[in-house]
Amino acid sequence: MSFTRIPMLGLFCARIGTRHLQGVCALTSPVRYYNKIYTKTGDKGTSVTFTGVRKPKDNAVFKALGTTDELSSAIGLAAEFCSEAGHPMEDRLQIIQCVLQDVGSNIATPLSSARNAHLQKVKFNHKFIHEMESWIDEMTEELPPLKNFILPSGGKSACSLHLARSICRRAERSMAPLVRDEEIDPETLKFVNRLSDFLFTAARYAAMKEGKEEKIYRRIGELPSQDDKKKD
Ligand SMILES: Nc1ncnc2c1ncn2[C@@H]1O[C@H](COP(=O)(O)OP(=O)(O)OP(=O)(O)O)[C@@H](O)[C@H]1O
Repeated sequence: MSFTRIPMLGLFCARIGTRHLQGVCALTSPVRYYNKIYTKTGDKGTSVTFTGVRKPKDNAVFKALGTTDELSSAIGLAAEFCSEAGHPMEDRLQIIQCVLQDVGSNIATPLSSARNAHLQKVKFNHKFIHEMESWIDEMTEELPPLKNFILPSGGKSACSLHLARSICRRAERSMAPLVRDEEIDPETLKFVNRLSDFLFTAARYAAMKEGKEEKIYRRIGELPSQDDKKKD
């Protein structure tokens, strides 16, 4: 494998994909080419931001970066389940993964150490949030109204979307301190907040399309007990 290797930025570019390679990395110099995926520079528990600042890996920046990465993986898995079940949701989920890469670029570029050249490369395009809202509205129109608290359920596509939704909320929590400290664009936080709504709606939509039952919350005393079941 051959990829663009940027000193100080680490493998972030290679890992976050071609959009970033074309955007951020192509204009960063000096550029060298390596064949190895590892540099060993992170072996002592620190890594670098796109702005070249070395921080511990448990710093808020890498926590948020890692959580958005985890979220994208969960969405990828959900997209596979959706595709197997024949839902036309795969393309949208892939677009969302691309936008998440842009969110990652923004997180990797803390404003306190960013120069103008960095900022231009990682500027977050918030217009996509409106498009995602229209996707939510479109699905909601087809869904039966929500009358009960739904448990994550309704088939593999739905459950994987619920899992992605819950990781999305963790990503939101991990990004909140960075927004509060004015280190990242607040629109990225708005995006992940809306994304959890999208994932919730998409989960319900997938369950409906597959004809799978969404389980609802009941107080423990209202559930049939094992003894009741035996009597039946
Ligand atoms: N544990 C982590 N969680 C989240 N983000 C990380 C983590 N480790 C590194 N990063 C970020 O992802 C980028 C790519 O990760 P990579 O594993 O290449 O970094 P590294 O550990 O510093 O270097 P190397 O793995 O080559 O020793 C880093 O430049 C950093 O921005």
